[in-house]
Amino acid sequence: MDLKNLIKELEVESIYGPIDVQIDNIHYDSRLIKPGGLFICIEGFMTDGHNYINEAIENGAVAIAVEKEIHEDRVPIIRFKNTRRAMASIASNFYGKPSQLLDMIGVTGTNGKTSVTYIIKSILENYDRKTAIIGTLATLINNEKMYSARTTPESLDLQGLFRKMIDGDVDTCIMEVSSHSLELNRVDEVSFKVGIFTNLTPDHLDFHSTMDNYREAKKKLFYKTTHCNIINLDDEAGRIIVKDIKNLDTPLLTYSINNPADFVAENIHNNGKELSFDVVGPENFNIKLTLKTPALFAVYNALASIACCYSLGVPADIIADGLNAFIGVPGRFQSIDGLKEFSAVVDYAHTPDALENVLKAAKEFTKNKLITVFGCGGDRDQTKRPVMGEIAGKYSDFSIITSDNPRSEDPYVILSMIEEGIKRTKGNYIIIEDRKEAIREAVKMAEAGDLIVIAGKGHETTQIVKDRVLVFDDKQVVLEVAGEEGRI
Ligand SMILES: CC(=O)N[C@H]1[C@@H](OP(=O)(O)OP(=O)(O)OC[C@H]2O[C@@H](n3ccc(=O)[nH]c3=O)[C@H](O)[C@@H]2O)O[C@H](CO)[C@@H](O)[C@@H]1O[C@H](C)C(=O)N[C@@H](C)C(=O)N[C@H](CCC(=O)O)C(=O)O
Ligand SMILES: Nc1ncnc2c1ncn2[C@@H]1O[C@H](COP(=O)(O)OP(=O)(O)OP(=O)(O)O)[C@@H](O)[C@H]1O
Ligand SMILES: N[C@H](CCC[C@H](N)C(=O)O)C(=O)O
Ligand SMILES: [Mg+2]
Repeated sequence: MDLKNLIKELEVESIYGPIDVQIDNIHYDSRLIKPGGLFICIEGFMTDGHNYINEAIENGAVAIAVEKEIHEDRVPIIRFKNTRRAMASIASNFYGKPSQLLDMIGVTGTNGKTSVTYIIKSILENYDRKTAIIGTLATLINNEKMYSARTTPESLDLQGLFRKMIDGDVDTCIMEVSSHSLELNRVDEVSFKVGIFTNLTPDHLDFHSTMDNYREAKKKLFYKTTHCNIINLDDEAGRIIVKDIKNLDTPLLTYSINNPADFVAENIHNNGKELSFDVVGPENFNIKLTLKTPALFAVYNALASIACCYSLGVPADIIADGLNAFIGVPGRFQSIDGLKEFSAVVDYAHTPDALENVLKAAKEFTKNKLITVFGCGGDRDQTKRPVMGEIAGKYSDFSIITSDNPRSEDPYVILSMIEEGIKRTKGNYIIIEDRKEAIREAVKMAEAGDLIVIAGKGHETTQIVKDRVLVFDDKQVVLEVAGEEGRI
């Protein structure tokens, strides 16, 4: 595509050089540029894309997009106020505005995004929709699974994925919209049909600084929607968002267990293994559900998904069938089969709220002692560490604090921050930095009727230590050590 056409609707600060050049590839990483490429310079948190212009030109860049004053006469330079913002528009133009051709469903909130996207997918697929998913686990387009380092990819990658969906005849894209993505312009130029809010609890405060900023970032999704916004009324931030968006033209559907709302769950029964309840909604909507999990938050994820599918015109019986058949998401309250006498659950709880909910549900489910194995990620919000320690100490009979992706940090510093919190409780604990040995210790100490909860990594298959990415899968490791210890 011609550079002139790519940028024709964009606000430009300045242009140096002729812009009637053909652009064959676009990248924000100089290392990926190929001949005929447009290199977009992004000022990052670790380094600055403007430092790699030489390398991009050596690799074949024929034009550079910048947001700083750059003097360069080898190739045309286009300066924008904000290159992340510009990248979203350029990418959308380059791929033919693909999101306009899809029914886009965006899910935001601290916890539950992945779960809700998979529930919606399972319902819509019984309704002749051809769906794709973008989120933490992977991007799924038809039978192809693509892994991404982030829950919500950069705008350039995202628009490329939408194009792939259109080419694969997908009609509906269900995606997780992280607060980072809303703040860093990754979903600019994406027109969402439906926006869903799950909940807001402390996380990512290293990035957003305050809970108010974090909420405001999430709120941006609901100004990008055309068909329906769906909000959890049992969540304080949800109630604030509802007030703030009340004058928008986009219709609103609310859901709740404890407050009057459009969709309400009633008669909830938890037998420690399954949850059964009724969902009552507009136009005599009334379905009975049984979910194969004891975790109460699953009711909220079901309600959000129901409201979404209802807004898309899916009949109540199809919604109920989809939910009753839903087998869960890998690494979300996933029971490990085949263990002798004791049980184990692997869960992705990596925030204080998620850990508390999971341990509460686990307590319902445990016949004897609850043993928790968990840690906190390095290079991530440090404030959650002592809080998660305190929660583990409060609910568990025994906790084993261990590493969860220490990344560039000293693992023992992270562990001691968690320990600060657990020390405030009466909870018994030990620290075993090596995650495999921590799981082994839990398996060794487990007696008949005990439940081990291994939290924080869920579906993940790696452990990131400094710049090494080691193979590590909680689900496999627990079975492996149980085998070695004669507990299978
Ligand atoms: C805080 C954050 O989101 N950072 C993202 C941001 O990094 P950054 O701006 O700091 O980039 P940088 O590394 O400083 O580099 C600046 C620029 O120079 C370029 N570069 C760099 C080196 C080189 O040789 N040549 C070159 O061109 C880079 O490609 C980049 O465009 O932009 C990078 C690429 O554009 C992202 O990879 C990076 O995500 C990092 C890996 C990350 O961990 N992000 C997490 C926190 C995140 O986004 N999480 C959310 C929420 C998760 C959830 O709760 O679900 C998510 O959506 O995943
Ligand atoms: N509605 C919910 N409310 C509170 N906690 C939840 C909810 N749904 C799931 N959880 C907990 O949060 C964990 C993560 O769930 P899920 O992966 O669905 O969330 P997410 O929002 O996609 O997370 P991420 O931000 O990492 O992408 C689960 O393993 C579970 O412990
Ligand atoms: N999307 C979350 C995942 C955290 C998972 C946990 N295992 C960790 O590494 O901290 C994040 O990037 O903060
Ligand atoms: Mg997710």
